[in-house]
Amino acid sequence: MDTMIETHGLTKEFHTGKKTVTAVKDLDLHIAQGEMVALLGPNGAGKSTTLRMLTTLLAPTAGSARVAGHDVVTDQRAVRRAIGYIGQGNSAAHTQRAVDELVVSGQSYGLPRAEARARAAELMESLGLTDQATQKVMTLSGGQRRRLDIAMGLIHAPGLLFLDEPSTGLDPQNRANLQEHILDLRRQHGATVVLTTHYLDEADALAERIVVVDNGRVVADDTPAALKANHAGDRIALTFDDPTDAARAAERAAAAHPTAQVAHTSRAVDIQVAGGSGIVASLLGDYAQAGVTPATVEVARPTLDDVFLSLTGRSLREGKAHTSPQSDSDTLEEVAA
Ligand SMILES: Nc1ncnc2c1ncn2[C@@H]1O[C@H](COP(=O)(O)OP(=O)(O)OP(=O)(O)O)[C@@H](O)[C@H]1O
Repeated sequence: MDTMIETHGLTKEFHTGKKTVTAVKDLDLHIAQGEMVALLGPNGAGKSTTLRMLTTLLAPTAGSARVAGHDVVTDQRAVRRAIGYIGQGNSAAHTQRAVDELVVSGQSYGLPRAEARARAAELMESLGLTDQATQKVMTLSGGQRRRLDIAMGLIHAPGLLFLDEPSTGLDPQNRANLQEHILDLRRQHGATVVLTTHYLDEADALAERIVVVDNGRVVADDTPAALKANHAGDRIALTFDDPTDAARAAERAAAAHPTAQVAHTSRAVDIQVAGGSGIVASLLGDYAQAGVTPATVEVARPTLDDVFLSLTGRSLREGKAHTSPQSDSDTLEEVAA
């Protein structure tokens, strides 16, 4: 498979006053044509900064990156022509009509006006925006606006699409619609897609490969299934009416499964162990023989949050509030102008 993105030691430092923040540290990334990859990590992990370097919006402090065969520092124009970028906001002129916004965007990528109009109509149709075509951008709902962002990123049918937090600000229904659109568009155009997210379900639903980032570094890089299999076990949750039973159940589980992580409170026992679903029957058999009686038993597959916890010792959900000081209104057009 052809290489779409390749980075070596890609690093970005920000200097604010006397403080230096290393947002991305020594990133080595290889993404092949047609891959669908999610950069997953908490707020401040360095996901947006990575995307902004790959899309030429930010110059790296060190290291190198080639995107669609072009160097992001020495060949910015070629990179920009080859990619679509959907940032965390856009700089759409709020008083423009949605369709005009799209056509102008297409023209800025070098499409002739007639082709830009045809492509805009096609995208608005496929993204459910036809009824909003002549509405001013400022009157669109958040979800419609986000879909217009997506259309703007796709107007020139890029072979490589970057999406920074594509679902942020969308309600669950629109989030599901957007995910469908991303999958559909990829199926139709066979594009390579790189997205950032801190929504675990989104990474799980969309990505074939997840690059887990924390503090500017890659801490894991694998398929969602392999990450879960290798970095977290199934979870067996038991409750008990009798606290003595809970204590004995925890003891017996730990003795029978030394690699399991066993936690217990007075009436609940939580066991995390690889292949947990396969050992439930024997565990319950052992409890029955020992006269230990659970009130309820639940078995759950590990989530990506369990993976993140096991890799970093922290939960993704503990992510600090969004504090990135960068502008949310960058677009490629803006920087290219
Ligand atoms: N322009 C900037 N100046 C100074 N520090 C910055 C700048 N942009 C980002 N940072 C810092 O770099 C680190 C990484 O930020 P980045 O926005 O890449 O994280 P992220 O993983 O995309 O987070 P989020 O999920 O909140 O978007 C953070 O500590 C952030 O505060």
